[in-house]
Amino acid sequence: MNKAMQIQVDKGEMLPLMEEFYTIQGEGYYKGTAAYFIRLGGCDVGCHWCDVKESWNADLHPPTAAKDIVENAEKYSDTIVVTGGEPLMWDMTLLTNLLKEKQLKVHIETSGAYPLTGTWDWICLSPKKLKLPTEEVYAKANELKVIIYNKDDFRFAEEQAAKVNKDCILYMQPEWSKRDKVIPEIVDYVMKHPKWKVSLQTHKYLNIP
Ligand SMILES: C[S@@+](CC[C@H](N)C(=O)[O-])C[C@H]1O[C@@H](n2cnc3c(N)ncnc32)[C@H](O)[C@@H]1O
Ligand SMILES: Nc1nc2[nH]cc(C(=O)O)c2c(=O)[nH]1
Ligand code: SF4
Ligand SMILES: [Mg+2]
Repeated sequence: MNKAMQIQVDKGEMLPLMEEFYTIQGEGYYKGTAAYFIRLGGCDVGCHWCDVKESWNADLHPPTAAKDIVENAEKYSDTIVVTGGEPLMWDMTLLTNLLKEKQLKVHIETSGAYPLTGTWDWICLSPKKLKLPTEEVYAKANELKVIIYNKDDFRFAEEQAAKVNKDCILYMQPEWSKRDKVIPEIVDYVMKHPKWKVSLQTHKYLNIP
């Protein structure tokens, strides 16, 4: 990347765009709601079960002007989900300001491992043991979505639930490859601890992006 472009990336004027698509939010509180997804490249958290490993290397995804991303996105939906990769690796201030100027509802999917930038209508925090969230994102998260891969993830889920704000909605979501094993365990856990809700990756059952 040349120096001029690097400066624009540092300011959030350009962002490594991996893909964008209009679909149905498959997970969490807004499951079932049509939304336009903006997937940004770059993540160094390293979840071994990550379902978008192609996103990790930001250099593989072309720096794209935030203004152009927004002008395109507004044609599709009034709800925009920014995901990745880890979107908070980048300065989200300009992107979210431009989306809000168009009166769009702006949601984020994040591990919370980087400083919280941008103005959000909905923050989905999906914390990871390998790189824990910042204090600020625990205070501002609207939903906590813990991925359950093994038994220790129930302990981790409770530890993370103790850190979020009191209005935060709590979800356990099965790791996709382990779903047959962990779904019965999650069902049992949620019935015993009803402050939790189940979240499924419903888009994968619907065969949509
Ligand atoms: C690909 S991540 C991108 C956003 C951000 N890096 C994060 O992890 O929240 C989007 C969502 O998918 C979840 N996810 C990723 N791989 C998964 C898998 N194999 N099974 C279930 N959920 C998964 C993440 O925990 C996160 O909630
Ligand atoms: N339909 C659909 N819903 C989603 N919710 C969160 C996703 C993500 O990868 O961030 C996702 C995704 O990739 N597709
Ligand atoms: S933090 Fe998100 S994008 Fe990064 S590896 Fe984990 S699930 Fe994948
Ligand atoms: Mg996904």
